[in-house]
Amino acid sequence: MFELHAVDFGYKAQTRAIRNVSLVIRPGEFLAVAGRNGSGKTTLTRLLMALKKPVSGEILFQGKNTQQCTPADMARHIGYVFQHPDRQIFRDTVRAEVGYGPEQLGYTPQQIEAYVGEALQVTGLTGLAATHPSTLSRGQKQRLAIASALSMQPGMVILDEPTSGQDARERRRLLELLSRLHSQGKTIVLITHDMDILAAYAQRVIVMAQGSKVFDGVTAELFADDRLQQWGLSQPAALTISQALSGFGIAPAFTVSQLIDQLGPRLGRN
Ligand SMILES: Nc1ncnc2c1ncn2[C@@H]1O[C@H](COP(=O)(O)OP(=O)(O)OP(=O)(O)O)[C@@H](O)[C@H]1O
Repeated sequence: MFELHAVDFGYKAQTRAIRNVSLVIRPGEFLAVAGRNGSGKTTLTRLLMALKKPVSGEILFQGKNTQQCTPADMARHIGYVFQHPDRQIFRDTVRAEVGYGPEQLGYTPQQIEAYVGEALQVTGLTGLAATHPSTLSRGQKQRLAIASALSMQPGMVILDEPTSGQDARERRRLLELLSRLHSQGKTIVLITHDMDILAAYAQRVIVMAQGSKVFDGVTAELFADDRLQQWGLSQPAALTISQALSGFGIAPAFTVSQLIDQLGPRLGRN
């Protein structure tokens, strides 16, 4: 889907926010992007959306160099959910907000109605369609931003820290939604600091440090890497607990459900 070749980018002439990054994003992947604050994660996704253009190197989207693409071209294929959903919400009702994207793309009124209805339904917002977005909770606003992205029928969704500031219930709901979208074939790129989310959902992880890609691999390899702390990351809680219980015959578990699967039978549960 995407190929990045030796991409460099700087907001200012002398400094580099992205340094020599090469990577491939394949259709249908669930890819997480992690790293310290300021390591270049958001900038990388802005480059994917053609909101910024490489200073050197190239980005190919479905074989086409994004130097020739506008953000509007990319929005036909990729839904982008910003870190602060408030900043991308500006219409008077939830339904109108979700309809904005497909209207801009020139879909027919029947198509718009169908796409908006489906996006509201998938995100659990149908009952709030006539509500003013300003009255929604943070989690609902985040789902509204996702619905607005989905109504444009993208093959890929990029989300920047979508679970930050949400309560446990909203967080779980959002992650179940992402999981469902992934199982329906959408490519998901998720920026997250949360190692439990990363362990449970991502198939592959990219770690950024000072603008460079310093790791690209599966989660099990990431958590076994000695440089984890150096990159500002930690193990998921389930792994720490399972390692502490290794003397009791518990194998390393990356997610809470893997840990429960091992502990359950020992505690007399199935
Ligand atoms: N609009 C901007 N103008 C100038 N410099 C910027 C701008 N946005 C980001 N930067 C700088 O680019 C570098 C990478 O920032 P970026 O926001 O991509 O990092 P990040 O990993 O997404 O951080 P966070 O986790 O805090 O969102 C940082 O040094 C940051 O200060």
